[in-house]
Amino acid sequence: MTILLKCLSHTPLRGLYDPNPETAAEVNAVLDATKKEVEEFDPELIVLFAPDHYNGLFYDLMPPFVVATGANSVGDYLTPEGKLSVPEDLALDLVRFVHDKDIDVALSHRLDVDHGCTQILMETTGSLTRYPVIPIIINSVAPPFTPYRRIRKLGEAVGQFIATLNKRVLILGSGGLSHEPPVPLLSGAASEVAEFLICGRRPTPEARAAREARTVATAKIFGTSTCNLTPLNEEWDKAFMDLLASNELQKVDDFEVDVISKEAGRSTHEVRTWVAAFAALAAAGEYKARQDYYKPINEWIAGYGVMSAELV
Ligand SMILES: O=C(O)CCc1cccc(O)c1O
Ligand SMILES: [Fe+2]
Repeated sequence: MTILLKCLSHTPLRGLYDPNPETAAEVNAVLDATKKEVEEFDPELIVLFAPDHYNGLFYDLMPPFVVATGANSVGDYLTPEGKLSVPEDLALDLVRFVHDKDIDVALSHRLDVDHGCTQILMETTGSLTRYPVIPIIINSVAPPFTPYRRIRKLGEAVGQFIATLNKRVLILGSGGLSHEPPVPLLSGAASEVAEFLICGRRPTPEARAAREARTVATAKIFGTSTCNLTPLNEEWDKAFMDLLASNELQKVDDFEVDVISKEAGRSTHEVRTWVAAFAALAAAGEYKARQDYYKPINEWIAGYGVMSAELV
């Protein structure tokens, strides 16, 4: 077994509303290098921890964790539509293994996935289908959330499964770091908004376009005094990346959901995917990590970071 880990922020605004050309070029260079590294590693399997943003999962049935044994990209923002190459039998083996380690996960044989899952696949592999991929969706956007210690345990169990495989495995974590995009909350929502959050699958093209236009409109004012969303938090992001790099993963057990939401923004919880990814790697052995990039980018509504890690 050989493992390569990559954790990347995602932002559907990349290509739709970009920062200054120097920053965009820096990120392009980091992502090009990441893709090259993945190509050289030549994974036989990708295990992808990702969030969903009310495209596949809604409050009519909102699971903490879902393993997809089949997945379909909805094609939101600039991502392509279509099936992912999910190895069904291996994904089922993973579900059985993880259950046996006392971690209950939901299962979907046909899960709709969004940019949270697909942007990182496109950026690191250039395609939705190039390599077999098992998506594991961690609820990071629709509160209430399971505690961070459960995410660490989930990652640990998945890592123990990976360690039983005689394969080169790429572990991906997608999302974060600090950010608060204009995603509605169910609590206190107007009735049409609540209806969408509970059961808004497969919106009309017009509804999707309106949602994407709202995100771009917010990006144009994000970080200014006219925007009432929680600003990016560079200090929080750096401390989080330092925690991951210094092999102190168990410290996430003290993370408090509401405190993080207030300090760094409600969607910062997408870092749960990074916690799971690093916990999976740590379960396979001692690791060394590298921070490839970080910049708070208001135009993208993202504390934008990239980290890599491998076993020592
Ligand atoms: O849910 C949506 O439509 C917008 C999501 C979104 C916006 C900005 C940065 C992100 O990382 C992100 O996920
Ligand atoms: Fe997101």
